[in-house]
Amino acid sequence: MQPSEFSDVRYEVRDATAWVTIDRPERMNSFRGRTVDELISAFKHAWADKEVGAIVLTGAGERAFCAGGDVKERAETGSYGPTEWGTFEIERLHRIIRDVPKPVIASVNGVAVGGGHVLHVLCDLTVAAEHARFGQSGPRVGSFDAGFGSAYLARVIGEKRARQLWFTCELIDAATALNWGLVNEVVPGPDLADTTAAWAAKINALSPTALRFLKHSFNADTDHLGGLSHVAFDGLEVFSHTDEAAEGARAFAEKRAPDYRPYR
Ligand SMILES: CC(C)(COP(=O)(O)OP(=O)(O)OC[C@H]1O[C@@H](n2cnc3c(N)ncnc32)[C@H](O)[C@@H]1OP(=O)(O)O)[C@@H](O)C(=O)NCCC(=O)NCCSC(=O)c1cc(O)c2ccccc2c1O
Repeated sequence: MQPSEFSDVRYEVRDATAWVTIDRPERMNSFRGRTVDELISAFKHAWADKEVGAIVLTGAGERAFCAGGDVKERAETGSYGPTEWGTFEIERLHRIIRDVPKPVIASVNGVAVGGGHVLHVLCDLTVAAEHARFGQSGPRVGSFDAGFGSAYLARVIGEKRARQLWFTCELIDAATALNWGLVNEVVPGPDLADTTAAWAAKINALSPTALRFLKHSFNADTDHLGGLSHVAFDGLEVFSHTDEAAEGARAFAEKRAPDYRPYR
């Protein structure tokens, strides 16, 4: 798929940096199947382009980086909608963010929650706006990421804090995220794009071969979590067809608290 065909994602190359922007602000930049397909294609373009050194992942507008899966679509249709190959390729997106041999910077311009939080965790670096908020929401809306989304998160911020995010579904602010080592820098919202570009410029001045080896070396220690991720998404596929999962998505769409009592 060519970037000119994208509807949910913008792809631009400026100053040797590929900017990949999730462009669904009316849905808090949540992703549906098509969004995931386009993100994968954008990362492939950035991977193949010899002019590109660093890659930035961000969201359109100032409210959201990414609110995870499109829960309204899931409540309405029972899935995340049509895709190029008929399969929801979120695991492939996780892999390509890790595997692309160029540093990926999450530029978190608002809330990063659910599967959107997992995307920034998987990026090599995160620069955040002061108003950004971070957290997991799956257990509230009938979902979970028991692969990289839990185990790798625990590597980044520690077991207690990772369990806190998943077991309370409460969001933390940017200052706390910095304190926890979940992000690399926090800046005022209006400075976010320029600060992110400055991080990318530093990367673009360095040896791409050295960076490629280093990224893959960092990854090697946690790559076995890819196996855990397969099992976790197999389980999620089964779980997503249950009444318990449907209750979570329905409750979100109906703006009420979910009633999980029948499933204890
Ligand atoms: C994101 C929020 C914390 C923002 O709260 P805030 O109070 O600032 O704003 P609103 O709640 O009023 O939201 C504004 C507007 O946006 C709509 N919206 C928000 N999030 C979503 C969403 N994810 N999908 C669709 N629409 C969304 C919201 O309804 C409002 O619309 P109005 O029409 O009413 O104006 C807060 O909104 C929030 O907590 N959102 C839900 C976050 C969430 O639960 N995300 C999904 C988690 S599950 C997931 O991400 C997931 C990931 C995967 O990788 C999977 C893989 C395989 C299967 C399943 C997966 C999966 O489920």
